Amino acid sequence: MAALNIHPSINNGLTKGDPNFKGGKLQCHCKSSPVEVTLGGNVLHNHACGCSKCWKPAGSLFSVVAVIPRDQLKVTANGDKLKIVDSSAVIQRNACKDCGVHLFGRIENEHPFHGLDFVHVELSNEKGWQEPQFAAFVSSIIEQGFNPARIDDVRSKLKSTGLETYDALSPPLMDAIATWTAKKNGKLPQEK
Ligand SMILES: N[C@@H](CCC(=O)N[C@@H](CS)C(=O)NCC(=O)O)C(=O)O
Ligand SMILES: [Zn+2]
Ligand SMILES: [Zn+2]
Repeated sequence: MAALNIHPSINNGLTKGDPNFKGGKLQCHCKSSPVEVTLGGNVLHNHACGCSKCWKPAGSLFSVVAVIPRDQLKVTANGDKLKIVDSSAVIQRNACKDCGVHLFGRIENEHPFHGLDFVHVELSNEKGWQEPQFAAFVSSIIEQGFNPARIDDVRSKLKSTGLETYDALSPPLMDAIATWTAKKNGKLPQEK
């Protein structure tokens, strides 16, 4: 049976991040004039995502995606090559129109994650980025044609790498979204 390609930064075990890491540059896959994004700090909530919308390297079942405050992200070269993949999505994913790599995703509407940009640290040559913390939207890979009979192999491989598996985001992030929604709807006090 073919080995599972979860993601290059997960397949052979995780590389722990550096708590003092100060950020670095991401580049798309173009050989000439790559789009460059500079991040002014380390990322947060790095995770594997199996959903159909997050950018995955060729052949991988999962994306690895993290967030960073939007004021810490600057497009520093060849930003004219960026285009929004799907302007109707909550996350406006900005991709290189030549190589297809997603450089950053931004939320412009009212949303619990407004102010955070979504990025893929594998696009950086620097070392020290936070390692993946969990695996989200695992069942979504079936929607993209993955054999459901092998999904337990995927979950086992993720768990043996140290990544808990979920079919939405992790419980703390889902709780944060629910808390934001309750405050917005007046079901919880605004200030708490
Ligand atoms: N099963 C769906 C899940 C899509 C989904 O909900 N993705 C999550 C995780 S990235 C999300 O927050 N999407 C918002 C967006 O893509 O704008 C799929 O695979 O397309
Ligand atoms: Zn490119
Ligand atoms: Zn996703």
